[in-house]
Amino acid sequence: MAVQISPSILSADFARLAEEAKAVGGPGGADWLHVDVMDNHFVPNLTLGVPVVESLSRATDTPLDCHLMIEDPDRWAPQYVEAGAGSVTFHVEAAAAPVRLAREIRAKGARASMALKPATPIEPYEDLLPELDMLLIMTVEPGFGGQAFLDIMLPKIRRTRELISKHGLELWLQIDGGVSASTIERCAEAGADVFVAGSAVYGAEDPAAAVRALRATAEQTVATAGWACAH
Ligand SMILES: O=C(CO)[C@@H](O)[C@H](O)COP(=O)(O)O
Ligand SMILES: [Fe+2]
Repeated sequence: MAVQISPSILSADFARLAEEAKAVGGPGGADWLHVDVMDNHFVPNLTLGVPVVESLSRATDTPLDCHLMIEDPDRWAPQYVEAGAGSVTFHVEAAAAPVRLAREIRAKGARASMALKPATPIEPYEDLLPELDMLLIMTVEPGFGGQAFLDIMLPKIRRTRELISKHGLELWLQIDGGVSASTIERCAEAGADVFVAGSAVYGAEDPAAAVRALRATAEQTVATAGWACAH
């Protein structure tokens, strides 16, 4: 599978969201636009909700990758599909019924994705992986952009890639937090194929060029990585 880049609008100018979305879109641009939804309960920060996602989905052709850092995703996640999200990620730590929720997201027509905070292990969820289109491994504590990449997550990324290969799944493996020109290589080498980058894209002078540079580095790494050669 090709490498995908999902710039996080958390680091964009919220007063100019449509323009900021366009700045990374178009041919050769971002594959997804990562939308961080925070409710000030699951994480100590507050961002945006369903109405903004609805407007954003009308303002850009880039599909929306909604990362829900909220309590009660069982109730809210389906509404993000209806608002136009192409992919909806809920946190397993917050979901009451993750399998039922993943099935509902898929049935409504979006890709279903589940996120793990840094301290949440992958092993208890091995049997649940076939229910998902993507797994998100957080490489910072969720809540804020611009934090330092947690190197200690690399073994978890490696183990997850092994599980995906072992079960022959099509599951995408997304990494979120501290992804930059200097960390993306380690993530790709460990087995990630979908990369969220906030400050590394929107903090750059030319966000579109930053997306292209991240993609080039990740593609080069994946092409030579052991996990990619295995299938
Ligand atoms: O979900 C989150 C933070 O909780 C992320 O999506 C951040 O927005 C990524 O920002 P950078 O670490 O790339 O600056
Ligand atoms: Fe995120």
